[in-house]
Amino acid sequence: MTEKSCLIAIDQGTTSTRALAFDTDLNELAVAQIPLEQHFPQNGWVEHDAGEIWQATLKVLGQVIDKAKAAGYAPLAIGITNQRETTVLWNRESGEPLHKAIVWQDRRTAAACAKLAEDKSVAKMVQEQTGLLLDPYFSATKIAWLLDHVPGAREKAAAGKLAAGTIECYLAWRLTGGKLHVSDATNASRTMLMDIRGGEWSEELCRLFGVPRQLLPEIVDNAGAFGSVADGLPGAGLPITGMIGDQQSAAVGQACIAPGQVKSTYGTGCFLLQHTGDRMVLSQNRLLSTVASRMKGKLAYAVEGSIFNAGTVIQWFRDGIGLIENSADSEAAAVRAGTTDGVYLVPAFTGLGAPHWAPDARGLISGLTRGTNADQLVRAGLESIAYQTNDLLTALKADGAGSAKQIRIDGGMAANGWFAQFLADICDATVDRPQILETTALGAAICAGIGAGVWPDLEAATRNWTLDRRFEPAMDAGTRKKMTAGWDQAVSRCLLS
Ligand SMILES: Nc1ncnc2c1ncn2[C@@H]1O[C@H](COP(=O)(O)OP(=O)(O)O)[C@@H](O)[C@H]1O
Ligand SMILES: O=P(O)(O)OC[C@H](O)CO
Repeated sequence: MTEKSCLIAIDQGTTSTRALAFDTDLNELAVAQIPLEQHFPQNGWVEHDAGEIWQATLKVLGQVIDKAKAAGYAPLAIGITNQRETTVLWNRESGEPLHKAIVWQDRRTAAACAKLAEDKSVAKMVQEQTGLLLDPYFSATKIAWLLDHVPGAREKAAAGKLAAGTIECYLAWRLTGGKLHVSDATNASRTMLMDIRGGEWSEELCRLFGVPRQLLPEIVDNAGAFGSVADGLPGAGLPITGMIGDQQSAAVGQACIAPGQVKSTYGTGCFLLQHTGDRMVLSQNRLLSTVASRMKGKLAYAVEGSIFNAGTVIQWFRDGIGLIENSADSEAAAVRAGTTDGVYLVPAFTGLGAPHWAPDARGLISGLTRGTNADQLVRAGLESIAYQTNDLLTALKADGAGSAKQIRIDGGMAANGWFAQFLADICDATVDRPQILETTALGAAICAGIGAGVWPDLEAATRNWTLDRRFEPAMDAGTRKKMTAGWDQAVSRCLLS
């Protein structure tokens, strides 16, 4: 029997490290997953152990390759997708991190960002060059924090002994035995150090944030022959031919590759991207401009709304305060509640992202009465994620992108049918859920396949996107208006707190 080929995707997310195998028709063949420990050393700080991420990557990669081979498939190439912005500083000799990775959700550099933003011309220059807003979310101030707080780091960096990068960059480095120091353009566009139009590191931004240029990787495409897995590691010799940030990867997996198309991914956070083609649109309404893809050196762009807390709300109900036993129980709870009876939950656990950008805001529940029950709180939590999505769509509309009448959703929360329907109702938009919900890993497999010559381009690779279920808006305009007005009031209170 001739072996069939498969593509391996490594999906290093905020809460877990996974590897998946797909055949060349993009059917999922195998999966392996290891949860990732979250460290919260101080209020608003979030860290990951990059050494733990590396070890978990090796394990899931080995497991998924074994499973694919057992099913009669030979791995052809690897694609890496990752939680973006999360920053690692490591030793070029040993590959060992000097400190825990600072996670995208971490707010420790809020004061540094606020200080820089005091000079309006600096804030404007940063937005115009990077498409981003001065916020601790992005990597630049995280790298500077590491250099300033790890003893001796600045001296070692000046001596060329250190390297910095986001997670895909760190994994590519380690997988190739230190041969490859590259970051793809989608990840690089989230560092706040890249000139988004030219697609190269900006000397001016490196100076502003105090990040030495020699720490940074080379910026590359999302698909190409980047390097191969070093001897002695699982998959030794396999080429790494895809690298892409997880939200852009989900957009690829959702076949959102043409101007106007919108996808929204509901994992730990929620990230809504509208493709803008080869046009870089600078938002006037506090959304972000970002690189959607870079193929054969050609940049494509998107406008993005980033919500920091989506699935975390459900996790909090489950693990924090025990209102539900499993995430999926939130659906039945919302249905049982019938209504929140005026209760709103604003999940600003780590501040509010787009369009508010309030790193110091913290969560709030309003409208409680003696009769409020647990199911109503759960429903208010699910509703909050739909309201936040609607706020992003409102900002997109104000930016002149037109009103998005169709959204493709994915991520863990997309499995929740009640949530998907409420989302359609509140956003007054058709919500489409694809058959394959593993869109993030799928995007990385597609990039790897393009890099390995399976498909010539994104259009050819994404032709088979298929709908699973469509949710049409069914709420009357009056109810929608009343409910969103209540949400707006709760957010204003949260921003005051
Ligand atoms: N049926 C469900 N209803 C609501 N939330 C869910 C459901 N299933 C999973 N989730 C939430 O989705 C999130 C996991 O999504 P996933 O896409 O795997 O996250 P990430 O990639 O950010 O680690 C978790 O926060 C989980 O609580
Ligand atoms: O790990 P996820 O899927 O929540 O994604 C994290 C984002 O990339 C952060 O920008």
